[in-house]
Amino acid sequence: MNVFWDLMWYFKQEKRRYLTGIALLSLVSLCLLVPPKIIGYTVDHIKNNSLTERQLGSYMLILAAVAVTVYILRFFWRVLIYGASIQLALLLRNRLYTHFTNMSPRFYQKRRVGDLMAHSTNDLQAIQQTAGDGVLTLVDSSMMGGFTLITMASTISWKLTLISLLPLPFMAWSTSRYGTMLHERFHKAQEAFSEMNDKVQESISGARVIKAFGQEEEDVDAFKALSKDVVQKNIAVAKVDALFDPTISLVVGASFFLAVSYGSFLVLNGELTIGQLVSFTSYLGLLIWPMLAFGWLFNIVERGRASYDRVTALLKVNDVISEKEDGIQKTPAGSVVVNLTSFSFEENGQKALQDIHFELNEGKTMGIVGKTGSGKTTLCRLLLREFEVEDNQIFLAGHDINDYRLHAVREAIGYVPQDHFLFSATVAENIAFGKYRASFQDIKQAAKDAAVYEDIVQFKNGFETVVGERGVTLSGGQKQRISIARALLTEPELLILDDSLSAVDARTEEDILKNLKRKRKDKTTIITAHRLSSVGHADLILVLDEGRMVQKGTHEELIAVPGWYRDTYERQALESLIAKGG
Ligand SMILES: Nc1ncnc2c1ncn2[C@@H]1O[C@H](COP(=O)(O)OP(=O)(O)OP(=O)(O)O)[C@@H](O)[C@H]1O
Repeated sequence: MNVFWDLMWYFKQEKRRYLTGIALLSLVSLCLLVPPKIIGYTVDHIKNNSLTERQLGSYMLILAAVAVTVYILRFFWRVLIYGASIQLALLLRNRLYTHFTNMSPRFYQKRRVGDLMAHSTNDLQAIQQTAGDGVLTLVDSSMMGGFTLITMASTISWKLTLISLLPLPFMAWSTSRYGTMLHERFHKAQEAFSEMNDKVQESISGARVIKAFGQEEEDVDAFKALSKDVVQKNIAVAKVDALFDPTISLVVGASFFLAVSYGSFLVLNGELTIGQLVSFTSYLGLLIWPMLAFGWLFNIVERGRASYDRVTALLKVNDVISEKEDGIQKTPAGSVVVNLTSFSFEENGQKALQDIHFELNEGKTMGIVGKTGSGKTTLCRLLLREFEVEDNQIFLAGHDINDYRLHAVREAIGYVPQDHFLFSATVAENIAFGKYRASFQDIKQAAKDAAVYEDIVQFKNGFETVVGERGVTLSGGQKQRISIARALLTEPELLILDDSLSAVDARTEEDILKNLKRKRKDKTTIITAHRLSSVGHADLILVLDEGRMVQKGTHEELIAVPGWYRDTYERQALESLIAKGG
């Protein structure tokens, strides 16, 4: 029950809604006590032949008035209590979303997207249920159950009440038990279902690989096994579900049996009138729901507890890049100085970068090359401040990168990552992602500069073509160039192309590089690449090897000395000659 204490901050915040809702709910409980009494009186009057038309009329009027009042009150308490619970889910959802967007990339590296999605959907739903149905079942099982019991015991017969109630605790116990079993089995069925879903998604996305390796049969067998598992787990759920109704009927039947048998005995003894017995059985009917609610309450609270703990634990994670409150707000210009002694990822503690020193003046272009895994991307991500570095290691426009507000650093940089991502939106919207108010003219120009304009106008809907997950399929090179156009449009002080020319042919690469040179002659550009042709024109080239800077200079300087750069240049020149048939 202590989840209610944990949610107290919200109940306090919404105390007017909850208190009014609970008051209305209690009024409903009180109103519902009236009809059984009226029915009892009517029966006694009929039995004694003393029922007048006027009396019957006023009884009917009272019943009608109770029905209308309960109808209205039920509407309002639902709006108040369920409304507040929906608001709570909204509030937590927004908090989670804001929290997610504030988290550093490391946070996402450590967690699966599916889990985060589950927290934002299923867990919030369980919390919403606690703040809605949980409050309802708590109030109803205590208020309605309490009022009815008191009325039965005090106005009819406490002995009959005690005897008739004997089987009811069993109902509360069994619904709670079945509920827990149902919850566990349902959870397993859900897990099996998501596993099957994952399998379908993976098989469809990887259909080409499956076919290429002739693994269709194995894939179908694996799917059949998962599918069978889902069926078995759902049957297990259905079995517990099927126990609910018969158990309730049995317990309620036993209770009524006791009430009618012992009640008739009391009537025969003259201790009770027939009308009172009729009222009593009606009250007994009213007790079924509070007892059920009592059983459900445990399940709702149990689920709410687990979900609330998971969500609060997630909200407590403080995986953010630290920012100085009074940090520099101004977007830095494009000069970069790096004096990095070493950088390690927290996850494995290994040194990913060591002794990297360079100065890049505003308006210059730098190339970073090196074997795969040599640290090129890591260096780019440090410039974006995706990870923490110590003070005095990286300087932007003459100031330590740690002295800037994060938004200033990010605004200065246009980053085209290796694993580019297009949203399920139009080409134009994707290009304008970093500059919503860009004119169509500018969007077109950025597409031209990224050498993707001709491709876009070939699409049936041109710039209005929807791309991304639900859109048309673009080639790797087209996606890359749309991502470049997106970065170019923001006219960043520092443009970082991280292996962004890998999927374009030599001609297109040349076009893009020419456009960059013209467009960005006063702005700084960093290009990482495997193909040396992408960086040959740069003012400065760094060669990385296992996180260390092993060579530094211009293209001419580097080919003049033996080393990785000259070897790679000669090899790539030969490959290109062979490719051209030379
Ligand atoms: N987030 C991370 N946590 C731990 N280790 C990482 C992380 N990102 C990269 N690494 C490791 O750091 C090293 C450098 O990786 P990086 O991606 O910077 O290389 P790269 O030169 O860009 O490679 P490629 O040319 O293949 O893109 C690799 O050994 C990689 O496994």
